[in-house]
Amino acid sequence: MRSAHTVEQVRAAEAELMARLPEGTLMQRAATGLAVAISNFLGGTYGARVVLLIGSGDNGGDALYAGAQLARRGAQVTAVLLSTKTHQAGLDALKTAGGQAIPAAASAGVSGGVVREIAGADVVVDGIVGIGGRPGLRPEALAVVQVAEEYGVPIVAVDTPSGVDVDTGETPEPHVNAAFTVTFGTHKICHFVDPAATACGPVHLVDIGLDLPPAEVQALQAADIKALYPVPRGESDKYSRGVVGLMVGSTQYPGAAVIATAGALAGPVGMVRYIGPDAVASAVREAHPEVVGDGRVQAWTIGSGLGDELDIPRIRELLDAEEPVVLDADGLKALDDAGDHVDVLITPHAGELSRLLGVDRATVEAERLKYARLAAERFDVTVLLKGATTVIASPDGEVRVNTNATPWLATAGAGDVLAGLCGALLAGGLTPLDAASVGAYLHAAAANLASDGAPITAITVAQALPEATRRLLS
Ligand SMILES: NC(=O)C1=CN([C@@H]2O[C@H](COP(=O)(O)OP(=O)(O)OC[C@H]3O[C@@H](n4cnc5c(N)ncnc54)[C@H](O)[C@@H]3O)[C@@H](O)[C@H]2O)[C@@H](O)CC1
Ligand SMILES: Nc1ncnc2c1ncn2[C@@H]1O[C@H](COP(=O)(O)OP(=O)(O)O)[C@@H](O)[C@H]1O
Ligand SMILES: [K+]
Repeated sequence: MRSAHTVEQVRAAEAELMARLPEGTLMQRAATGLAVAISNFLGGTYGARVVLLIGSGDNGGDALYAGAQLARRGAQVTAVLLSTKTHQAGLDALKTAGGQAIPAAASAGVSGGVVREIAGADVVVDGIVGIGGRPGLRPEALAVVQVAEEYGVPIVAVDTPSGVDVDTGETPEPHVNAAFTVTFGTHKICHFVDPAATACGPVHLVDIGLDLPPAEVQALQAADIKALYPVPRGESDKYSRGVVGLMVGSTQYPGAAVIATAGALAGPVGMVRYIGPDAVASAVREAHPEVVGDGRVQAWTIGSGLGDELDIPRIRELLDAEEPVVLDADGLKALDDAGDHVDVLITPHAGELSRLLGVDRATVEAERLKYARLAAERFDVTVLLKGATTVIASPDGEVRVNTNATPWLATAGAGDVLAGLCGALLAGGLTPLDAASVGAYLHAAAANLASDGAPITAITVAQALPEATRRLLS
C-alpha cells in the first residue's frame, strides 16, 4: 500500500522525529536519497552538469546538500538562487564541495549566465518550494523553469513539483512539470491526484524514518488487491460465488451490453444475468453463450449504454433495494440524493460527475479530489471518478486512488468493461470501496497487458482480464 499524508501530518511527524535526532539528520537523509536518485537517472555523476533551482526554504536545503554530494562525486553543480534568503548551511556545503552559486535575475529577466548554465545542463533540480509552498511560481522562478522547458532539460522535483497544491493535487497556477519526483517520508496527495500527479512523473519515495498516522489517501498495490480478490474455495458453487445482473446496453448502443458482459464474465462470479431488449439480449448471448436471463442476483451493474431507454423508476427501485449496485453512464440520471445508497458504487468520468453536481467539466477536472468527495457525501454513494488516475471516494470519507493505468485505455467502451467487472466484484462479496479498488486496478492491469505500447479496444481489455487476474493471484 502506498499512503499519502497531508502537509500537516508530515510536519507533525517530522517535528516529533527531529526532536529525537541530532539537528540536520532528516535533511541529510533526504539529500542522500535525492542525490542517489539523480545519479541513477544520470547513469553516473562524473562530468555531469547539474543546475539547482534554489528557493528560500528547506526544500532548497535538500537540493543544496544533494548538489554537494553530487559535486563531491565529480558533477559540475551550479545553484541558481531565486531568493535573497537561502539555506546557508546547504549553500556552504555546496561551495565547500566545489559547486558554485549565482543569482537568478539580471535587471530584466533571467541573466545570460543562468540561461547558458541551464541550456547546457543534463538535469535541473527543482528545490524552489516543497510542502511549504503555495500554488504558483513567482515570476523569477517561472522564468528559469521556462528556460529549462525551452531547452528540453529534464527537471527533477525535490519532494513536490513547485507550484502545485500539495494537499489537493490541484494546479490552479503555473508549476513545474517534472521528469520525476523524489519525495521523503511518505507520499503527498499531489503525487496521487491529477492534475498534479501528472506533473510529478514517476515518484521515488525516500524513507527518512517518520512515524505517521493513518493516511488521508491510499493507493493499493498488487499485494493489497490480491488480498481482497474473492477466490473460490472447494465448497463454492456458481450461486455462492455470486450472480451479477446487468441492465446495460440498448437498441441504440447494443455494443455496450456485449462489452460490459465481457467485463462481468471476467470477474469472480459464478453467473451473469442480462436484462434488456430482446434484440440486445440475443447479441449478448451470441457473443457470450454463458449468459442467462432474469432471476435472483447478488449485485447489479446498471446504466452503461442505456441511452434514451432509461426506466428511471425501475432503476430507483433497484438502487433502494438490498443488493449493491454499480451505476454507470446514462444510469446516473436516476441518482437522487434522497434514498439510502451506501451500497451503490457510481462510476462517472469527469463529464458525468459535472452533470450530476451541476458544475462544469473543467472545474471537476481541476479539482478531482474535492468533487469525488463531495459527490460521495451528497449522494451517500461510493464514487469512482475515472481518468488517467482514478479517484475513489467512499461516503465515510475514505479515499483511494488508482495509478497504474495507461493512456491507451482511453478508448470507447473501456468504461463498460469496468462497470461490468465492478458489478461482478460486488456480487463476489466486496464492499463498494473494495470493488472499485480491485476493479480499477485489474482494469488498468489488463489494459497494460493488452496494449504493451500499442492501441487497444475495449473488448481486448476485457479479454486480457483473466490473464491480469492470473498474474495477480499467482
Ligand atoms: N521539515 C523537515 O524535517 C524536513 C523537510 N524537508 C524539506 O523541507 C521542505 C519544506 O521546507 P520549508 O518548510 O522550509 O518550506 P519550502 O522550502 O517548501 O518553502 C519555503 C518558503 O517558500 C516561500 N514560498 C511559499 N510559496 C512560494 C511560492 N509559490 N513561490 C516562492 N516562494 C514561496 C514561503 O515563504 C515558504 O515558507 C520539504 O518539502 C522537504 O523538501 C526534508 O529535508 C526532510 C526533512
Ligand atoms: N489518460 C488516461 N490514462 C489512463 N486511463 C484513462 C485515461 N483516460 C481515461 N482513462 C480510463 O479509460 C476508461 C474510459 O472510460 P469511459 O470514459 O467511461 O469510456 P466509455 O464511456 O467509452 O466506456 C476509464 O477506466 C478511465 O479511467
Ligand atoms: K520542489
